[in-house]
Amino acid sequence: MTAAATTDTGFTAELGRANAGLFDAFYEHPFLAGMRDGTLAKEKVLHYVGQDHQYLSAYIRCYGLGMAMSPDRRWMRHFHDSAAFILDDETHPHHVLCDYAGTSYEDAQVDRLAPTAQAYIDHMMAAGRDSLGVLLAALLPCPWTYTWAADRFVTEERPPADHPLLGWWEFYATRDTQGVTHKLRGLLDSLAEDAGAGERARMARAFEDSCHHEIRFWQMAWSLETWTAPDG
Ligand SMILES: Cc1ncc(CO)c(N)n1
Repeated sequence: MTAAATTDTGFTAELGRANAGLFDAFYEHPFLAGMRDGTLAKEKVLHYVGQDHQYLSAYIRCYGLGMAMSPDRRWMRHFHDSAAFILDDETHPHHVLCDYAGTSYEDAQVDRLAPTAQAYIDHMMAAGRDSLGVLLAALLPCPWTYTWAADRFVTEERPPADHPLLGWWEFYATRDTQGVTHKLRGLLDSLAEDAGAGERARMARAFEDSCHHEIRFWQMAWSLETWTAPDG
């Protein structure tokens, strides 16, 4: 299952095809493989939850940047609804992970970003000082990689009802969450149609970089990354 079929048209379909290798690397990363077979170490899961809570807060701030650049109320509605989705609904998958790890959501919180999470956030924020199109391009891999991976896993492997992380997978596979990706792709496709070649190139770069950041985010949690200097 690829992120964009060869027959799909539009700017984001091109991005999906151009970055198919990164989507696969995202799917194959040992962190996500451990989420699939339910063997992922609890400390890695908790590292992820602490960082991801902060990451999603930054993502909401990026919607605030988008709100400030919104040309009309249709766009404002989009950022408003999307921020509400993260605030109200996307805490659910974090709770699933905390239950798996046997910890409360409160206890999973951290007050310091790890280098990789910080880098991803800085990348998104910088995109928000370029243009609405570049911002959306930097924001799209976040929902797209997760909803694509969840759809693929649930469709191909049909996890059993007693899978310990089923609630996490189902959240990202559900129609509502798939709709987040769909909506964002449609908005970015329409912006790309009106953008010049230079801006489209910056959009493509911002998208690709975010795909890399997504893979690195798994690696951050997998390696329990901190700011500690190497020995020696
Ligand atoms: C780092 C990261 N990427 C994507 C998602 C999906 O929203 C998430 N929660 N965290």
